[in-house]
Amino acid sequence: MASTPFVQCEDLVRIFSVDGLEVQALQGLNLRIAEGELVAVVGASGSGKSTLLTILSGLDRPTGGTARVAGIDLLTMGRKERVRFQREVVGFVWQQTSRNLLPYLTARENVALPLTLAGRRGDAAARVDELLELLDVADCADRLPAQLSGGQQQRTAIAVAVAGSPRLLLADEPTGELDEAASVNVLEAMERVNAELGVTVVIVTHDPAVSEHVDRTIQIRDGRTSTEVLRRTEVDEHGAHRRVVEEFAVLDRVGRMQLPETFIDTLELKDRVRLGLETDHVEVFRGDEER
Ligand SMILES: Nc1ncnc2c1ncn2[C@@H]1O[C@H](COP(=O)(O)OP(=O)(O)OP(=O)(O)O)[C@@H](O)[C@H]1O
Repeated sequence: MASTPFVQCEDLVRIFSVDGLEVQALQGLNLRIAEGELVAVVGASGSGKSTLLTILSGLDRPTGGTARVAGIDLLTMGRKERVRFQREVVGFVWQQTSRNLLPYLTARENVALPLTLAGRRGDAAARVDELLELLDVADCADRLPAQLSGGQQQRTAIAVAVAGSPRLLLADEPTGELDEAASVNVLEAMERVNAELGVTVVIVTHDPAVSEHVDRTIQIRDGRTSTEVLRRTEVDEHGAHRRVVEEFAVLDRVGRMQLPETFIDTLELKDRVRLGLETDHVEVFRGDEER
């Protein structure tokens, strides 16, 4: 990965104060995403996924740490810069299908709106048709959102979100209200947008099935990135394609890391583990095992 990642969070902290009580939604989160990646952020309810996304979208400001997108410092950016950031750098798709589209405009008019607002009326028609085609909703172009299925609404919402050519597309549970078949269509649409428009995509979800559609799955636990699963395709010497799945963990600055839950469960690791240092790797044994 390049030395300055496209999305970079270091020790990111977000504390909410509610009635004098503090809630630590993010507790020192580390995250690096390269331009052009398609990434899923998964985690249980309350783990801090939405908080992270609202910070990356410029809607919320972190309490501490570092957060940068496309070289822009999200902690220090001023009001004007924030407006420009939201208009030009990021696009957003929400879980609630009704929140993404204006109900009294057709699908085509919804997609055209960001272009008209940006003063790009000239090339709008061709771009709108191209996006409706890419998102597989060209046949619904003249329908109102209420006349579309949930999946068609979400795919139209993706077209709206990328109409202004953002560099980063953020999606918060975009398949949360959809059945399995419609979810797959929406995730495939995300893959096309990523591959064909080159937009970096971050999908936040509690649904582990999303992992099948992305290059990298980042797991958040208690407001921290814990483990990552990287999927890539390798071609062997006979030209055969093979899916390779690798697990990674974030090692923080003081050397702490979190083992994947599956590793802990499989070996029944608990309380205390025994470590061994080898020349090129570290071994982890059950603490009660004899040497
Ligand atoms: N505006 C807020 N005020 C106070 N607490 C908040 C606020 N937003 C989030 N929190 C708290 O921060 C923590 C993380 O919330 P967040 O919504 O980021 O989690 P999540 O992983 O997206 O959960 P879900 O999958 O349920 O949406 C939770 O404990 C939540 O109650």
